[in-house]
Amino acid sequence: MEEKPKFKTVQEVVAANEGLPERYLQPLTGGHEEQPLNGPVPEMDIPSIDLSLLLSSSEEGRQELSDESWNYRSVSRRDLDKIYKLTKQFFALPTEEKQKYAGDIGKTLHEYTMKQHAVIEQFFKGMARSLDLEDNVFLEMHGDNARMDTRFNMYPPCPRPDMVIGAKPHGDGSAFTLLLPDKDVEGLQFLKDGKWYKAPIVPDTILINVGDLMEIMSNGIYKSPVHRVLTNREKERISVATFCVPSPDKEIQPVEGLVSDARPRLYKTVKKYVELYFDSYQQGLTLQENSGILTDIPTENEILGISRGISEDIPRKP
Ligand SMILES: O=C(O)CCC(=O)C(=O)O
Ligand SMILES: [Fe+2]
Repeated sequence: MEEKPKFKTVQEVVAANEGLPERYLQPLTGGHEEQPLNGPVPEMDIPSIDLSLLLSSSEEGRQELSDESWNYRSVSRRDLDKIYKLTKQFFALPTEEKQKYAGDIGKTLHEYTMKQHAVIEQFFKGMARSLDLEDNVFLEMHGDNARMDTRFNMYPPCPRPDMVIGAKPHGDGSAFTLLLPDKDVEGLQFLKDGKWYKAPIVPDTILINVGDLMEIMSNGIYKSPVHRVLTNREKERISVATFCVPSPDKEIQPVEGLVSDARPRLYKTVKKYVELYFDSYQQGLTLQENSGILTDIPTENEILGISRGISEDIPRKP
């Protein structure tokens, strides 16, 4: 069998000290030339949610809160610190050691994931309630075998933050993403109305990002924002992203209560969206080119909307 070419990890590239590989240099496209990668950007106003309030808004949530074991099940500052420390330790290891270390990581990660799970469930319900829908509509569509995939990101210091991007613009292929951005180093930016804004560092918080699948289920009412990550000349940056992914057998589509004559259905039914998503991401294709998830023949704006991760209002069909 033919062996796939093995690329060095970014960390290995840095360690080899062979200079910046040509393929990392980014041509700036997409009309954002007026906001260069390392230029100043305004700060994004991200609403913060007190999860205990969200929980106490439902009968079940109130019961959970009054339950003494809740403290052990909700994500605490200590849990977050543990994850940060683990991530730093992990990336400090040589490649072969990283593989051996996976067992330790597995246990801590499992605990963290289980705690996040409770948060996410309430979040799904809260979002349904906010749209006057029955609490479980999104959860049911998402399915019982939903997965939570965690990715550890590490962006080493980069000599050309003006030319090299940490993560290219994308919307997440999840229903939600729970993100633990670096505690000290900025870099995450969101696209809003065609302009980039930086996400501020807020200590002891998890950033909850709406993904493409929530956008589809809510028929475009909740948007999956496009975001990117910059590199930093002096400092390394880490982040931990947990993606909530539906059961692979589940069909995801706009929920019934959100489709009407006034708001026609905007998205096709998708299944195993994450696979489609990664295929397009790797090939540098837009999701629209790869899967055509909008209904009918999309207008130019709709294509733009979907390829950018759907952050702008999608115009309705006449
Ligand atoms: O590093 C970050 O802050 C964001 C990472 C991200 O967008 C992702 O992993 O999908
Ligand atoms: Fe992302």
